[in-house]
Amino acid sequence: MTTELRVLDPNEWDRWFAVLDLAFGGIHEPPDSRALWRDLTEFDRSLGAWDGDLCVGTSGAFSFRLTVPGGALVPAAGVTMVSVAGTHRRRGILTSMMRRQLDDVRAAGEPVAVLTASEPAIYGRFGYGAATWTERATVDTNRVRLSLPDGVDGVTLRQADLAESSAVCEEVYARLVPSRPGMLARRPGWERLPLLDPESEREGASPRLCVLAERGGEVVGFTHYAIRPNWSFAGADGSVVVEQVLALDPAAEAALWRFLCSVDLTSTVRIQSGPVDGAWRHLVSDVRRCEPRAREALFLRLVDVGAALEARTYQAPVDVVFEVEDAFCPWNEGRWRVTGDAKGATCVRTGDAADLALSVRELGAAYLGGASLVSLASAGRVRELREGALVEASVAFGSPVAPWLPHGF
Ligand SMILES: CC(=O)SCCNC(=O)CCNC(=O)[C@H](O)C(C)(C)COP(=O)(O)OP(=O)(O)OC[C@H]1O[C@@H](n2cnc3c(N)ncnc32)[C@H](O)[C@@H]1OP(=O)(O)O
Repeated sequence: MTTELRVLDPNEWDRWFAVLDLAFGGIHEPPDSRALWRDLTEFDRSLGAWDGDLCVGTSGAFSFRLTVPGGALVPAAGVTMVSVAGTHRRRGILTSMMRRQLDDVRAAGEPVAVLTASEPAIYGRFGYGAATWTERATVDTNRVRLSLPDGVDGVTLRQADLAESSAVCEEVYARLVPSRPGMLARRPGWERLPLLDPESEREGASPRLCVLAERGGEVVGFTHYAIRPNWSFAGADGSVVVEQVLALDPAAEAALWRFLCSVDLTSTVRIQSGPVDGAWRHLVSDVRRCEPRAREALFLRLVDVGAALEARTYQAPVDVVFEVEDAFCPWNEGRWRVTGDAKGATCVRTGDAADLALSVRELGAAYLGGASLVSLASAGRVRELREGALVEASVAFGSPVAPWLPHGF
């Protein structure tokens, strides 16, 4: 095959993006969404696969900073816009793009790469592990009651225009970034992302709405949501579709949930995406009736095992030697000693005997604290070579806050 990989020329973006559009079903992105993705495209980090004059493959990367346990922001390549033309699939084009991209990420000095996958089966072979989880739930507000913490009545709610409130919502988002592993510091331009609200994705719901939570004139939280009206012979039976609830303190969070659960003419609150440790679980009287269900969300790959493991802190003192297998990025292979605690860590190559053996994919799954090493070991994905090392490392790698990313990219 004569496919050539080359860095994207801005003049070729339309043809390049058309391949991506088609690979995702050929429902063209609306103009504002297209314009945003074009503006956000980092051309020097985007690759096209070309068969003569024909673009047959696309991939890109955003220069992100990712929160890791302990609160540090680590440079991370946000892998995106991956597609291969249907006429050229299963000939190794994706593999060649991943090869080139991971070499480039390494050269750029980014210790990790992250992505949200269209299908979870694609990226494990390239060393990505499922590192964060996202939760959905449906609250039957006719049956489920909320028990609210003190201070809720001190929070004022205000309906706000989505675009006009963008800056204050971004401020809330930015203040929350260090507090939750998996969140990404948004660079200029990304504030337009929450404003994208294509009609094709609304499924009968209203345009996206915004309510701000304020205390003493300061915005302390917000929700982005929509109303999906429904009328039957028996009356109103609408839903509140919750895109996001982000708040700086428990009273603000509870005030927003109280609002969402009491919108007139609705009887259901559909939570579209939240962390698996979301506050709402403890506010509701009957969590089982809300049928929470989780799935993997952000996949993470350690591109530089040493730098990545040094960048985070550890829940408990740890001194453990990993034997890492990494066929796709062999520079990571071998034994690494991680020594650290809640203040900091070192991670160096060692000739000492290994305590735990695993592949880089499992290390990626455990890196933000989203999957425990004990749990991965129970599936045979981590092998304990020194008794006691598994629990020691598993506790240390945990995170008191479940990793989560409130948006895709
Ligand atoms: C971060 C993001 O942007 S995620 C978006 C990914 N893109 C899409 O889902 C759009 C629709 N799909 C596509 O464009 C393509 O099918 C791709 C990009 C998923 C795969 O591209 P291809 O060039 O066909 O992949 P390639 O030939 O390199 O396959 C490599 C291996 O992955 C496997 N593979 C590829 N796609 C899939 C898949 N969807 N599910 C399971 N395995 C897959 C192949 O079978 C092959 O396995 P092997 O090494 O054991 O033979």
